[in-house]
Amino acid sequence: MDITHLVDGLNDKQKQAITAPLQSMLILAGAGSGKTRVLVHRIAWLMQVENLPPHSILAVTFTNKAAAEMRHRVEDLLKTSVHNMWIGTFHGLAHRLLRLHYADAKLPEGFQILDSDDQLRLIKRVVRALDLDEKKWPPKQAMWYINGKKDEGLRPQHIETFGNQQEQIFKKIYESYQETCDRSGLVDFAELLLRAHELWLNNPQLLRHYQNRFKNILVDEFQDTNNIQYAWLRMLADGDNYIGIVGDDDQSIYGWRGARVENIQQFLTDYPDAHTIRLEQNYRSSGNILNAANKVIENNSGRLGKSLWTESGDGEDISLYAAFNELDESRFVVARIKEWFEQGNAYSDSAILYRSNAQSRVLEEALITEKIPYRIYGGLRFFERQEIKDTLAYLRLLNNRHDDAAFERIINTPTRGIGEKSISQLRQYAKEHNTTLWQAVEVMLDSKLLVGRAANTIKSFVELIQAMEESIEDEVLYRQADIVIKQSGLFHMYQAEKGEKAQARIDNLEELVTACRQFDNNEPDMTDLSAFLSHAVLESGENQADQHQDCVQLMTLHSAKGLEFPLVFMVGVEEGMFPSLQTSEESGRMEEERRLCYVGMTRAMQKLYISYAETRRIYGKDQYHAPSRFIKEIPAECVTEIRLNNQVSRPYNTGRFSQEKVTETFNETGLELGQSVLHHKFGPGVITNFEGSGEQSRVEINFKHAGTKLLVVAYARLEPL
Ligand SMILES: Nc1ncnc2c1ncn2[C@@H]1O[C@H](COP(=O)(O)OP(=O)(O)OP(=O)(O)O)[C@@H](O)[C@H]1O
Ligand SMILES: [Mg+2]
Repeated sequence: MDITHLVDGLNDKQKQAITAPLQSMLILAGAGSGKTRVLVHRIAWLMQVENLPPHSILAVTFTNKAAAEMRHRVEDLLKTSVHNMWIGTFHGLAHRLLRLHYADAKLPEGFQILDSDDQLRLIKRVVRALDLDEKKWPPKQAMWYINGKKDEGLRPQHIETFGNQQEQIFKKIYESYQETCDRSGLVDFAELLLRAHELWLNNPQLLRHYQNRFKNILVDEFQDTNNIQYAWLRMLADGDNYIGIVGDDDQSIYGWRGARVENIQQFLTDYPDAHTIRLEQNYRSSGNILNAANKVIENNSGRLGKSLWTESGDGEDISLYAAFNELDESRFVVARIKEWFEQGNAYSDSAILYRSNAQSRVLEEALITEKIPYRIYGGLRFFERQEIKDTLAYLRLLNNRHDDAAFERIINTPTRGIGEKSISQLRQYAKEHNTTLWQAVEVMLDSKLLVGRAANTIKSFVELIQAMEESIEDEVLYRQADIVIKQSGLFHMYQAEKGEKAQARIDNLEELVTACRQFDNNEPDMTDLSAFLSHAVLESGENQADQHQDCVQLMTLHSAKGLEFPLVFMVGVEEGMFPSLQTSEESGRMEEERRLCYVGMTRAMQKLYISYAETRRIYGKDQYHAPSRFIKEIPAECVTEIRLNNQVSRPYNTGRFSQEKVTETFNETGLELGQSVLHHKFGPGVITNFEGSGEQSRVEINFKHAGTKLLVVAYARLEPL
């Protein structure tokens, strides 16, 4: 039996972990040290050398994609299929267990999973059925409460409210929601974990069966497990079997969702015989990148402490780009990607990482302009996001009352008590009389085909649209968007939801206003609103590269965990963006943001660009941000600062890096930032930005009377003033 390929080329520590006798262990190591790789090889070793059959191994990963990749890599090493090995996420594995033992778990055979949107809708119904005021008891908050309790393993009867009224009401909602779920055979995500835990708790024989079956349990990204997940593992790995966990305390980035990095220490207490192995050689990143990341993370306290080194040379410096604004930043990033591609590299070897989803919009537009294929990893493209589509639907209906799709989308969003029954009456009428839904509304209201409450609610919807039309009539495009977002109630609705996801939605709505402000209408025969709506439709759907196409990868820093790319851009590295505005020192969130920065930097293999914008337009307003504190934590010798020619003075110049390290590039237009120019149609203005290169060069000009416009230099016929 040839087993050399299982350890070939690996270092001693890695080999030690892979070839260890059957035992529990902890592999604690920094980013890029081969933790995931060791885990894969360990599985192959267990099968080939220890003769464990595939069904006796359980492997837990953080995403479904990571699970698929792990299976694939094990099969590659063993040259055989391991389809009956359990490899999956905690949720995936819990689901599998519950399907197999639905009766013991007290679930009906055909139980269904509720995704978070469905869950929220159900909670809303419950809140209403309990006669509670939705404003006072926002369903979204109730959802966070319920999921939080489930993650802690708590059922309503375990919750002690100590006379706290708020807690009592949330508890009541939890109770009533759970009854509804149980009656209808519905299981939400948090319930999957809790049920799977209770399944074993209440069925010791079944637990014993699985303890005997799974001789070895292996867990990747252990630092981001929460209470119930650890409790579940702890129960399973409490027999004549072993558990190996792999993690990095410096990469714990889901504390805001209940993950507990303390579980690593807890593990050492619970498994005193576990062997700890530290891997210290990094194989992913070049020296400068690694040193910089190490230095940044050193600013955190209470670390378990690791030192990482690499054999590969220093490599290229990290490039730091101080962009004039977010448009300049995207233009810069896209130009670098273009160069990279032209040098014979693949687009898919490059990634752009940002703190929040709303930041993708400007980048997407810059990529589309340059016809570069891209994919948003683990999320929707900007114009496909729910809140954006909601707002666009209002704008579409205002633009054209006969847009039935838009009508259907918003007739009851935010909820205004228009029931499904009334809507289907409208549909029926429209179908029979061959009219649009809006026409159906008008006729049915006029001829009293709708009466009572239904008539009233629909009438107030019509009035809302009419009022909005009046409000936006003489306004510029971005004000129109702003008014619609507010007057429709969408802003308020998302604001009331609370939580990280709701905040992302608000960010996106604000970004939509910015998009309108930057929009340049090149269709003289169309109003700005119609032109913008067409632009939005064209930008959604069409350009998303398919799975196999070579394309640039866009994602949040959170979704980049575990991945690696030769070329990485971290954008928007500014105070208020990253660390984000909501971060405070006290709550420990700042340290979590710093870990996120460490995760981001250590995704880069060959080249890392970090950029920040001195002004950033947020909700149509220019905001001035200082460079992130994380930039200042990077040692100067690892960084080269890149500047534009003709750059006007920089209010927030970091002043960190020596002048010799500044390279100069760009700008062949002969124009300068800050220069005053005259346009034959728009009059006088000041140049605020450049975009693109060669024939495509464009300038952003802030005109005295005509607002901000983006113009192609070749056609703009600008006269210097
Ligand atoms: N001994 C080795 N020789 C060469 N390359 C290696 C070796 N060990 C790991 N690698 C490579 O280094 C890179 C990082 O490995 P891996 O993804 O397993 O690290 P990790 O510790 O899991 O990182 P993260 O903390 O980001 O999840 C991968 O490309 C992997 O193939
Ligand atoms: Mg890994």
